[in-house]
Amino acid sequence: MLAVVPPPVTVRVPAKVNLHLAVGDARSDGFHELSTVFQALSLTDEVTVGVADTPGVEVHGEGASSVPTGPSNLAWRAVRALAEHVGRDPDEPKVRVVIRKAIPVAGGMAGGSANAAAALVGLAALWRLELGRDDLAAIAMRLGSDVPFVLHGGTALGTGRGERLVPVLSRHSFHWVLAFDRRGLSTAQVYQELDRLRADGDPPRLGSVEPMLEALASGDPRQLALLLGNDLQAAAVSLRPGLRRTLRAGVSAGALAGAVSGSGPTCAFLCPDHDSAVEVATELSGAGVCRTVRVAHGPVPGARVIGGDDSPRPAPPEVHA
Ligand SMILES: C[C@@](CO)(OP(=O)(O)O)[C@H](O)COP(=O)(O)OP(=O)(O)OC[C@H]1O[C@@H](n2ccc(N)nc2=O)[C@H](O)[C@@H]1O
Ligand SMILES: Nc1ncnc2c1ncn2[C@@H]1O[C@H](COP(=O)(O)OP(=O)(O)O)[C@@H](O)[C@H]1O
Repeated sequence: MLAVVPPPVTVRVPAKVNLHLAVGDARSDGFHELSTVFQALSLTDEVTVGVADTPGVEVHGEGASSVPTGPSNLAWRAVRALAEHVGRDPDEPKVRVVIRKAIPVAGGMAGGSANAAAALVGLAALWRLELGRDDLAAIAMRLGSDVPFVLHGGTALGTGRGERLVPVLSRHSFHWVLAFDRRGLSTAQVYQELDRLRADGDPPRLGSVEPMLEALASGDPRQLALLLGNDLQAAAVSLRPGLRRTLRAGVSAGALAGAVSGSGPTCAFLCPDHDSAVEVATELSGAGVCRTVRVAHGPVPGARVIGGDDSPRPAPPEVHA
């Protein structure tokens, strides 16, 4: 009898922005203790997982040429971790992973983490595993600090190294403009640069997260804009001084506020509504301060199966600089 080959599974997974990123001192394991508010955005990657004779990863789209396709690919590491978890041969998982990227690589928007989260959800569906979200979350946190959040989605408070999550009430949608830089930044180097800046002086640190949680519950983008903050921003700007100009240009173009997203170099600008976000994106793309501009909204759900290969794939609105 012929074995039935299950159809490939496609998963859509969001990028994230940190609305509040308070970084504590380095711990003995090298990670920094965080208090961060994540929001999942409508800028998404798609990851298809299918049974294959030639296992491996292929990557298409935004920044594809700088993403490894070997064993260090985060989606492939997720496939191996899940295979091991359920007792299948992690060296021969017999699956092919196709990644279509829209999230900038090494952009501070958790693109690699998103691909890992999507691969977990896709493979669990392909293999019809009886695993709950908690099982997947336990594997996710071993793959990277941001992986649990992009699996979860929405808006959440992250503590520990960012992997311990509590959902946060967020009323209404918020509208964002994202400015992609020409090259990425290494997350580890940005944390190191913050340690260096703190050893040399005492750069200001973010205060309590409570006012941010209140602003999210109110749903008022103007209140939220006053509170956007990121302790890694000074380090990202120190490594990439041109970001100062990008941040100024977004606010001059009409954004309520702007901040570096995570470890950067992507800059995220909060706008009052969708129409103003399109206007800000258009003006920013003409200012010559970044490579590409995108419009997005949040919060959106975490990694979700979207069906077979022929299901519709809305492209994110795009403005090229
Ligand atoms: C800065 C943040 C903010 O959400 O996001 P990105 O800007 O990378 O998207 C995260 O903390 C990044 O999370 P993620 O990209 O998953 O990092 P990991 O792979 O876990 O760690 C990469 C490196 O970053 C540093 N790191 C990461 C998390 C943390 N709490 N403290 C750290 O010092 C460590 O040097 C670690 O070796
Ligand atoms: N599937 C993947 N997608 C993107 N980057 C990946 C992937 N797998 C491994 N990487 C590597 O992970 C690093 C961090 O990428 P990414 O997660 O996009 O950035 P960030 O941590 O700034 O959000 C990059 O140097 C990239 O080469």
